[in-house]
Amino acid sequence: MIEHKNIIGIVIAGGQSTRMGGGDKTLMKLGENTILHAVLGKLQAQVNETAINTNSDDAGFNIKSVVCFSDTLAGFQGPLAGLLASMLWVRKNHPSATHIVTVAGDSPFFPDDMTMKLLEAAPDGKTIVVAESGGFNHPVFALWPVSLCDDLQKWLDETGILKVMAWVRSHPHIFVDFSFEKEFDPFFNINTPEDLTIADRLYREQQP
Ligand SMILES: Nc1nc2c(ncn2[C@@H]2O[C@H](COP(=O)(O)OP(=O)(O)OP(=O)(O)O)[C@@H](O)[C@H]2O)c(=O)[nH]1
Repeated sequence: MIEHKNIIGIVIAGGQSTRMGGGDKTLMKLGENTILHAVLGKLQAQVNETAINTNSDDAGFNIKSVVCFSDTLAGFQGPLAGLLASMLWVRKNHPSATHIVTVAGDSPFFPDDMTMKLLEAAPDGKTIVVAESGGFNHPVFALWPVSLCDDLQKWLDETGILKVMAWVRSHPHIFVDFSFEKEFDPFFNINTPEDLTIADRLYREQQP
């Protein structure tokens, strides 16, 4: 059985934000703070330990008591490279942790009970548990056994295939459906300035 205390939460935020026009979209303003603060706040409510995977040294990532680490592979190879960096970082810095839960740095509305539901659905400690909603899977939102770290490194070294689901499908995995309780998909991610306008309105509507 997976113990909740052995799960480390990681915000995957190492992308290039090209559709946003470059920079770090997770540091853009959402409500009174940044998208990153909203994402991190949600994740911190779900796990005991969190860290941020970013390839930037922008001061906006300096959040008290939260460590940042970058990809081990150069050249912005995508979220699977972020997952590898996360597994390596967790294995080194939290040797007793068995699992990682990842969330995307551009998705501030993921479900409050996400980690708990992924954990409850896990049939054992070796299966990857991926969130889905509305018929789409969201492989950046998943529960990962840290024991797959060497396998992922080998996969990337040998195949160079960067598609997260391609690697997931070569291992035992299940999906957990998060049906829409609100009128919008909780895994809505902010890619463009138009998305940010929509997200800011939704975020403000949610505030008490
Ligand atoms: N660590 C890491 N994360 C990445 C990388 N590329 C994308 N991501 C993250 O993966 C998630 C989904 O990324 P996308 O929105 O598809 O990519 P993006 O680079 O952020 O944005 P675009 O350049 O507009 O596609 C986001 O949380 C990104 O920060 C990468 O090379 N390394």
